[in-house]
Amino acid sequence: MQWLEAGIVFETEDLFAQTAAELVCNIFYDLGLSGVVTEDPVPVSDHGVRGRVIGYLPVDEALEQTRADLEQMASGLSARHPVRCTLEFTPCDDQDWANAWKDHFFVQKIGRNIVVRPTWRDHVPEPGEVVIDLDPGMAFGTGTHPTTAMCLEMVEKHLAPGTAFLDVGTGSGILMIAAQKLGAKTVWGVDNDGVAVKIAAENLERNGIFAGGNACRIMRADLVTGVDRAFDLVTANILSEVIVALADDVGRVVVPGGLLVCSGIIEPKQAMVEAKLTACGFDIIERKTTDLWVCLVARRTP
Ligand SMILES: C[S@@+](CC[C@H](N)C(=O)[O-])C[C@H]1O[C@@H](n2cnc3c(N)ncnc32)[C@H](O)[C@@H]1O
Repeated sequence: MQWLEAGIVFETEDLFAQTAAELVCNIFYDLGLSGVVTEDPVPVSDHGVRGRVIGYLPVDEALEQTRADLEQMASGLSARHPVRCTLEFTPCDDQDWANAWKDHFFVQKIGRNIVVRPTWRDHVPEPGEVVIDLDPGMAFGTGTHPTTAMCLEMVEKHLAPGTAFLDVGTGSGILMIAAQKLGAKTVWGVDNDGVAVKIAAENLERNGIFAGGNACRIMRADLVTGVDRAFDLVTANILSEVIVALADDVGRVVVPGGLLVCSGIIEPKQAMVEAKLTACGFDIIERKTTDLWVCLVARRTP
């Protein structure tokens, strides 16, 4: 398959560098990409920095529209913020793509004890570490995105051993693997993308977890339509609008008093998501924000 490497080079003031990098990353995520490569901003003047974020666009019939949307979103960002964006495009093939993003994905420690190890990196575990071996391929969920990292932290904090866990929109399966290794007795995952379901199953297997029976199941379905039981802890790291749509039905799959962890929410949409969850019988018990992303923990009223 052919890919177009799309780089957004941004220049801004050093104090705004992190926010600018997040805003540029969000352009790619809003276009539906599941991962980006970020290069750390470097100084170019007394207070000026230059950074670059790269995304890989599949060369297909949607490419021209995606490229136009990218250009429009980058100029919109420059109009609203003190960030100057320049776009550069380089064609590349599958081989380049595979190596390019793998070069930027390292072993990461998340939360108290979770370690995400890309399958092509070595890691000698420390005592007590919960190591997730992962090759995310085309699926979302490497742990590098703040929303995944916050969900992992909340799963580590709130999952009680021996309980039941469901991940809605499981992507690479990273949260399912974390939950199982942290002691969940039942681990289910759903995704509406067939590629994600296949990659999640492969990642579960490389961590010694086999999907198939009632203890571990992975389904291709829209949200919780095919889920016929309730869980103690449910995660949904999807976009705000999708969480709002999920809220109407999610109470059915969370036990009374059980928890729902939601992320993928950007700050301007936090109030909308909180209001909907509250209206659907949940109390917000914890909020965490990283960069511009929000993670909510909500308890289903008993
Ligand atoms: C942001 S990724 C999260 C992946 C992983 N759970 C994590 O936290 O990194 C969102 C996932 O939700 C899936 N998704 C989006 N809409 C969905 C829907 N309506 N039903 C099921 N899955 C959905 C996407 O295919 C994608 O894999």
